[in-house]
Amino acid sequence: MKIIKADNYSELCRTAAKIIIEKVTHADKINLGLATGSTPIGLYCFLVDDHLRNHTSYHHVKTFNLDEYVGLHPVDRNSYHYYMREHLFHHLDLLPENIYLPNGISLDLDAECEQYESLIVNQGGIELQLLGLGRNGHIGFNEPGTSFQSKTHVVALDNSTRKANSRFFDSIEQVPQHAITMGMETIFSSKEILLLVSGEGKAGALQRLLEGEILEEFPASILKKHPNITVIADNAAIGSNVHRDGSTFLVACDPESRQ
Ligand SMILES: N[C@@H]1[C@@H](O)[C@H](O)[C@@H](COP(=O)(O)O)O[C@@H]1O
Repeated sequence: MKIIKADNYSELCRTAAKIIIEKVTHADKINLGLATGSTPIGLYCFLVDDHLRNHTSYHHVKTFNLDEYVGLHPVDRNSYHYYMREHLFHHLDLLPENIYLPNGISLDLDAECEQYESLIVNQGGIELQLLGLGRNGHIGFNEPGTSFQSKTHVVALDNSTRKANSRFFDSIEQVPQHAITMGMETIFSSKEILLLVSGEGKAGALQRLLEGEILEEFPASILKKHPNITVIADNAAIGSNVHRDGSTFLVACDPESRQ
């Protein structure tokens, strides 16, 4: 596990953007796994900005989102379809047929999950999966206790997750009770993972990830076993808690990424 320490949120986003842009620029075709939440918003801004300035093309990119709320229509302002359109898709030259998210309003959610899982496999798997970190260690919407062998599935959201995400809704009652999420195994199967952790509120979760045991009670812990994972964390999230150990080393951001 490689950890890149960023001075602040902006630097974190710039560093992540640089990694993604490099991959997109050098690949003939590439499948990106994308995430929602507050953390990637700045990164998406950098990608859009780069697309406008440098004309980085996304014609050859396919995107697969981690999750979607059950019951929210794609045009609902709180759906992840809407979020992705607003923050990213609408601003890039991605081909609409290359954009995939789970369908949270499917009449057969189990079939939807199976199809989404097969879709990812049939499209050759995910090259680079972007992740945020829930305060309880969730990744995607895989809540504590989710099997490390899980594939795309429907989850009942933790109250703490609904509370955390209620900031995007008018009230907590409006936050859906369920979501579709890529499973732990789906995520782990990505060739490369980029985990973004920002803010003081995530310091506890980051510390547990780096120093705690690998347990299903803390889903993100399995990422320590992934052969190609980079964590980009800002100072606020790192705090004074991170120690070096055999598998973890802290590196400063590439100075070029500050430009
Ligand atoms: N389903 C999303 C996750 O994919 C995200 O990583 C997490 C953290 O969000 P934030 O970045 O807003 O802290 O929240 C949500 O629950």
